[in-house]
Amino acid sequence: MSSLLDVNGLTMRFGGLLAVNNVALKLNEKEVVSVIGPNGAGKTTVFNCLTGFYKPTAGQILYRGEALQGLAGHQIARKGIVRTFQHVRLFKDMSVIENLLVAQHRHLNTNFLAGLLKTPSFKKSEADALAFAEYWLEKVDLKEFANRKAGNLAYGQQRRLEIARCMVTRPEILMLDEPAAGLNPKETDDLDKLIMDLRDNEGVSVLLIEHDMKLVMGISDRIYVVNQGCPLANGSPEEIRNNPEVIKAYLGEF
Ligand SMILES: Nc1ncnc2c1ncn2[C@@H]1O[C@H](COP(=O)(O)OP(=O)(O)OP(=O)(O)O)[C@@H](O)[C@H]1O
Repeated sequence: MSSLLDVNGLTMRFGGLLAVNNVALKLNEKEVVSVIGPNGAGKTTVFNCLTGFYKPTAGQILYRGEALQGLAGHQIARKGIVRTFQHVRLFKDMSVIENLLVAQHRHLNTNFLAGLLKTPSFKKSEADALAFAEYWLEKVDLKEFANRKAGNLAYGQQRRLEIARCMVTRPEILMLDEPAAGLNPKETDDLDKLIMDLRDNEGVSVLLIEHDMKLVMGISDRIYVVNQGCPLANGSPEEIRNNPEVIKAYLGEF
């Protein structure tokens, strides 16, 4: 299994607060890896460092051996690492399908003149983008809502649309920040299946922050536990479930 992401010594300081302290993490191809820990443990800060929203105070982030630390968010996204956020961030006044078309603008083989003249290559690239958007709408079970305003979808549907919007950019790594928060049991079950499908059939590696332990234990290949910014443990779901320190710091709460 080849390694996609190798993070070492990741540290993020906000003034006097050490939010992330010497965290190491590895993500291999076609893996689902979860980062868990109590509220305020530093999980989202780790995501923000990996995706270029924060410039880490120290540490190394290697993506296929290439250093990412210090790159801007859009540069990291272009390399194939995309994410969702704890709170839904869609273009709420656009339709569902438009959200997926806008996300693909970088893949459109176009320039201003080609668009103006509607050249054959422009039309082909537009048709491809539409077909790809439809493929992902089908996958996330939103095809019948293609023309609905994204802001008018139910919450669980908006969360699935966010995942589709990431996927139309053809990422290699998908990072999901608490995707099950606010979902009902059926929606969480659908999310569970979708994440496994991404890994098993779409060849994507998933890095997940999640508090829903049933979901985490069911789908993760490996789990990292952070506590007060520091790495506490890592291992298989079975190892984490039975780790006394993890139970004391976190799982005991459940
Ligand atoms: N931009 C910032 N400026 C100052 N402090 C911050 C900033 N971002 C995060 N923090 C602090 O860093 C710590 C870690 O926060 P973070 O959001 O990463 O935790 P988390 O594990 O994701 O928590 P949760 O599970 O509640 O989402 C917290 O004490 C938080 O207040």
